Amino acid sequence: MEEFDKHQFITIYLPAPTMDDMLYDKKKALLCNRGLCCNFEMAAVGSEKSSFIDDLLETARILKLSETEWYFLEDDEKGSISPRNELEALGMLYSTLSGLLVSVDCDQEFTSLTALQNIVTERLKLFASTEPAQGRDIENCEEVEAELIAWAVEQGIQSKLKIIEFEGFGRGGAAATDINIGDLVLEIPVESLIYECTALNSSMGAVLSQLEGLSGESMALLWTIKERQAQESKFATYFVSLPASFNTGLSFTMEGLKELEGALVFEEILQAKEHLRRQYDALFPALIEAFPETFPEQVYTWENFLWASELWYSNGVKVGFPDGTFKACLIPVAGILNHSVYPHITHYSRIDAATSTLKLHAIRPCKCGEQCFLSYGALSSADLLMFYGFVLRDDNPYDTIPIELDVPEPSSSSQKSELLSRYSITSSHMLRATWLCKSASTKNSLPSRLLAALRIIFMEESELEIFDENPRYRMISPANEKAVFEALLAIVDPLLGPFQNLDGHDGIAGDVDSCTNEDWDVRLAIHFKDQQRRILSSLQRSCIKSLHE
Ligand SMILES: C[S@@+](CC[C@H](N)C(=O)[O-])C[C@H]1O[C@@H](n2cnc3c(N)ncnc32)[C@H](O)[C@@H]1O
Repeated sequence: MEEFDKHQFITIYLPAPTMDDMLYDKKKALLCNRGLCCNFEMAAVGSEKSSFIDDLLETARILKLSETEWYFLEDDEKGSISPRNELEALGMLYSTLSGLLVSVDCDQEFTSLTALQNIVTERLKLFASTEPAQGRDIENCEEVEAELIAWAVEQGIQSKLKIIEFEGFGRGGAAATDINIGDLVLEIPVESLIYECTALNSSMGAVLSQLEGLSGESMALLWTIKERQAQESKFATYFVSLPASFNTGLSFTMEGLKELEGALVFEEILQAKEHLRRQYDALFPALIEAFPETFPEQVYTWENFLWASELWYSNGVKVGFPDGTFKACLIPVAGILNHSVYPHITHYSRIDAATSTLKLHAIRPCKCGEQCFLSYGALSSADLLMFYGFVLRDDNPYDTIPIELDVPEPSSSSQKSELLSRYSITSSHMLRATWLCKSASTKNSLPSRLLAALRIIFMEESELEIFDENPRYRMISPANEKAVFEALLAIVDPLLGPFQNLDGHDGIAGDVDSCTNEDWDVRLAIHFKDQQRRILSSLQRSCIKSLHE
């Protein structure tokens, strides 16, 4: 170890935005406006570690922003931006500090960096859902699941998970031992993944490869339908472990759909069902007639096609391969992991070229016996309902409502055009529940980028000449403000319509308790509607309040 100089500084570099980042300019501007940089110097002795971590975290949050998070971020918001962002930012700090810890050669630096890392670890431990019923173990592993685990061991799959039934989640993965940050939770050899190469290397491969215009994903789907029936398949145990039916949006009955009538997701489900049917009709019976041995008629039924499509919808994951491509894969054992906004595993990442395995590491600790969650992505409730057939019990922080504004065409002479371009006003905007806004400076918790756009759109000629301030946090005139909130209300009211009870009250829509198991889609639709109504009602209240101020 080097001799220690008590005036020594430790430099910590966070990875600055790079040009290939779609948000490069926005992140640079935010860092600059907030007086933040990516290089930090900390006195090795005597510095206050917790506030130093706060400074690092503020930068890391900006570096990890997504487009949607950027849109909603207000100038005075300094804390956690979203669970996704916070976890990514803390993960960035943890891995940066881990990298430094292996390279320092001075005891004092090592001690200081370890103290910093311990604070990050504590914050990651605190990062958890407030959902009370999460991870309740109600039943031990059944025979089918025990066989899946034994099969996985034979395939060389390494796992720190056991399969358990969790109330409200179906089966899930529970930590078989205490899992710490950075631990390898699952390691799966590439040969145990199911993807286009699995299909191409099978006995169907020769036929599949000569079918023009068939995507790799479709090849894998067609292979799945047949392989599921093959008792001698290497994946037979995996297929036996899968549910006999999936309850995604594709399986919604007329009763379930009726509950969603008028909502955007209703159209999306109808379109997805029609698209899938068209896909099936384009392939069958043509393939059965052309290649009866490869595509037996009794196997390639619409029901089996639908089952396989729902399997890929709800279990398929994009994985990066060493050749730089991303391919949709089914991942035995990992497919048992349920989704959470507060996940333990966030990235499937890439196949490790050195080991030819897919490695899933924990980004936060998971105690032995607790449910280990995966993030399926920052998905809205509509996407969760459609592709996975569930909605979150708690509010979903990723529920946003896209809206389009009528922005005047640019004309070189107009002052309004000049203002629209100065403030980068576009027609695409978003709304979300007002309770997600933590800013004190926005008008009734509505997104200031949206308010700025509407304020400029509704500006009168006379106002254009006198107004010269950023309209995000400043009203232009009482008349303009009235026009803005009337326009917003005219957007929100029709969206709320399909979710409102006949009596117009805010309570639960419909009677969930009277639903049976067969009514899973009706129950799901009622929960979905209830959540959407709460979000839209919060926006409606905010507009009305603003109009009366
Ligand atoms: C990849 S599988 C996970 C394993 C699944 N629970 C099982 O029993 O096979 C995805 C499915 O799990 C269920 N699921 C995942 N996350 C959930 C959650 N947070 N709440 C309720 N159900 C969930 C949904 O049925 C979803 O379609």
